[in-house]
Amino acid sequence: MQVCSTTTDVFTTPVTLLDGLLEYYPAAIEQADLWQHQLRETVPWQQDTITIYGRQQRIPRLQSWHGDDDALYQYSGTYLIPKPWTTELLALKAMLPPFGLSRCNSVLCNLYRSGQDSMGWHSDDEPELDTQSPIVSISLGCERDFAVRRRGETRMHSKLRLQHGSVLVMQPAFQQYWQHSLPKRATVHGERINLTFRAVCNRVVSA
Ligand SMILES: O=C(O)CCC(=O)C(=O)O
Ligand SMILES: [Fe+2]
Repeated sequence: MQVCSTTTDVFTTPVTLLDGLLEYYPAAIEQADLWQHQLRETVPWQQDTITIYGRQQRIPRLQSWHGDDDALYQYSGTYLIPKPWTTELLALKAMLPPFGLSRCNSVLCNLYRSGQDSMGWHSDDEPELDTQSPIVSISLGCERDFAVRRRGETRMHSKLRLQHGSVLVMQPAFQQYWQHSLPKRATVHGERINLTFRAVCNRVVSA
């Protein structure tokens, strides 16, 4: 596992991007190495299957969905039933109100095993997401590019290097106008963990 340097600055001034739709705090999480190690050990990582154009495919990363019992979420054709909060995920969730997320009831954990793991273009605009709350994304481990493009366009607009211990706040309107992805990177050999904390409306969605 790559060891990255940690910082003691909890809040640095955020970098504001795309007219405030993204806020980036490069060094927001103290003891990032420790969090990365603990999450690697305690989250029940698994390689899930999604349905794309009617075909089942294994996703190119490991993931785990955690949250309150009623935080059901449909993600790329799969109903994710939340697993219970772990001690570490609850502790990280408690850090989120200063970033504007006070009603968080779920988190999607992703483990990119190397630069060969990735996430394709998408917006997190599922109807069950609370449109008043941002999504707060914590990155731990190897730096990866977060690519952004306008909805309806195929060309990448810009990219942001997400650092170890950083927090990226995605305002709701970001999902409305932009898509994002985590492209493969041949030069990255180490692991990265990403946690996206979300507010899901508490209702059961029928299949
Ligand atoms: O890994 C990342 O930084 C992005 C993850 C993401 O977009 C998602 O979980 O919806
Ligand atoms: Fe996303």
